Amino acid sequence: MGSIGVLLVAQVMPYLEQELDKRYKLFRAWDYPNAVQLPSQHATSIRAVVGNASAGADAALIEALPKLEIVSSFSVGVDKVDLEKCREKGIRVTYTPDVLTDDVADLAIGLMLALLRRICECDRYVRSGNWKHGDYKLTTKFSGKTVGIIGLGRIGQAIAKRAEAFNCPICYYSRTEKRDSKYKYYPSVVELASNCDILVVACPLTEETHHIINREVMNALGPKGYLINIGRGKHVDEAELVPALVEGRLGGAGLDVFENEPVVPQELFELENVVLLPHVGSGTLETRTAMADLVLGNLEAHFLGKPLLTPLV
Ligand SMILES: O=CC(=O)O
Repeated sequence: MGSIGVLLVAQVMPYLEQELDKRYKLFRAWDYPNAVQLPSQHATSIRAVVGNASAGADAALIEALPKLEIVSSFSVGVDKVDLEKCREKGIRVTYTPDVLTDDVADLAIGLMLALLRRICECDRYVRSGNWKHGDYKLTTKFSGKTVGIIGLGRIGQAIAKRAEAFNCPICYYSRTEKRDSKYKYYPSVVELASNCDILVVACPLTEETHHIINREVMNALGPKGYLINIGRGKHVDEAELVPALVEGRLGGAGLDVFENEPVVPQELFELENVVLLPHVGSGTLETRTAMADLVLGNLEAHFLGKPLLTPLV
């Protein structure tokens, strides 16, 4: 397989990069001024693209690689891959579902606890020596709060299961009601936001879910409501989120993702009612290794003509 060209379009963990380098003729997009204009002898040798949550294969890249057969994403979200174009051209697409579900759901609960119990702020309080001047102020109880989940897929369900262990009533919004779910369904995000304390975004990013958290939803969640985003930054209208938090129209936010990563709105740094993480939902060694093995396994299966392990297209 050493002669098969693979284009890596995003920085990934060293294990994956090294394995790709061992097995294939690896091209790193950052070695070229523009991956869409690779020298033609390279472009025609590339049969696979490996990307992640931040870079994938858009229409221009797909068009620039005439021999492209497969896009294997080191992520569960594939909003950076032009799936339509891939379908049209018969290009296979794989992703990394399931192996990261626990980590992302764990982190969502971690954000809820950190936000309501002000864990990060408490840590800063101790480190700054302020404790010597008095106890930290009282915070907000998490157990028993109503958790509203947007998207009851694998990750949404794993969050629900964990929150249930904290005696949290669960409700959800998704495009269609899940007949086999015991959780309360709301047919709109505004209704869900009006009826929960903590609203969690756990759906894929699509045209329909872009800015699904808008001003109306934030106002419905209200000054005692909390937003958790472990999905994609573009689920939230950040230009509306910042004033909602600053003005206290929204109680707080726990964010693992941002609209323009790694740029985070400066105004958020001043606020105590936010917890800000650098997109680390699946960021454990165990999970990222399992994700890397899926990327490698999918590529191997494809080039050996075997069934893909986790096909999307
Ligand atoms: O954001 C991470 C992923 O989509 O896997």
